[in-house]
Amino acid sequence: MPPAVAAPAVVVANLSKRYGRIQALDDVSFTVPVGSVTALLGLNGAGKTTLFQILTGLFVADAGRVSVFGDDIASAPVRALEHMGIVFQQPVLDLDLTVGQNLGFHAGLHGLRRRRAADAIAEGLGRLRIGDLAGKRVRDLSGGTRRKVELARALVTSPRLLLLDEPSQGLDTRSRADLVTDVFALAAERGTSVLWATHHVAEVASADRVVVLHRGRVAADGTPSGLSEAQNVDTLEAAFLGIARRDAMA
Ligand SMILES: Nc1ncnc2c1ncn2[C@@H]1O[C@H](COP(=O)(O)OP(=O)(O)OP(=O)(O)O)[C@@H](O)[C@H]1O
Repeated sequence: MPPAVAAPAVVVANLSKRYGRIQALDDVSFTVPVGSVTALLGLNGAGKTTLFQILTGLFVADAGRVSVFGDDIASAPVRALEHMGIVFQQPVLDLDLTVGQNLGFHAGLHGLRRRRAADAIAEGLGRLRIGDLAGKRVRDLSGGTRRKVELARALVTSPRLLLLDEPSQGLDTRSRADLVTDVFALAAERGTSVLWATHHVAEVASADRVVVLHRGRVAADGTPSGLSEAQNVDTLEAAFLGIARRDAMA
């Protein structure tokens, strides 16, 4: 018998979603290999958030399917969601609670026992160099530090898959660079699979794979160097703009 092949971290197969007349996703298919950092690059309105809403079970697709480590989001949502840590585009922290209370609440929702939750929270905050902020109210933190707390929150459950929906929204250059360093280090050290939606190409220039979403369709899928070579340009940024321009004229 051939050896069992591990399921990819994410399989998106022929996914479509329409809002009235707007076709937000149109037959979208791609995979996120286990242990990879996969970027989902798209300009405003490309369909990234819609895709994340389906991936996280908030919206139901009109057609197609999504599985996470082999668990189908429609038929086995609890198991599929258990694998994920999510940083949403919009902040989800309670500003009037402390960092520790926010993370503790999240751990409780996921059924972590007190001891394990305390260890996971300390580990996550320490990894992001904000271990001394557990007792601080979120309202008193800078935007960059709040985003670190959002990331630490997503890590509390030790997810095998990290979903990042434009996580650097509103951050300055330094905070954005810190976020990029932290996520890539995490993926390398823990083997965490990452799907990172953004329109800031520089953030994901070192990604293992890049899926370009344009007007709800997959316009390109490959390695950063493969995409640049195919477009006959030197950088991922130039390749992305070339693909977006080409598809806008099609
Ligand atoms: N709830 C909704 N009702 C109607 N149209 C919507 C809704 N949500 C998104 N859309 C439309 O669907 C398309 C895809 O939007 P979506 O927010 O998924 O893209 P995006 O790539 O995340 O964009 P951005 O980078 O601006 O957040 C856009 O044309 C948008 O206007």
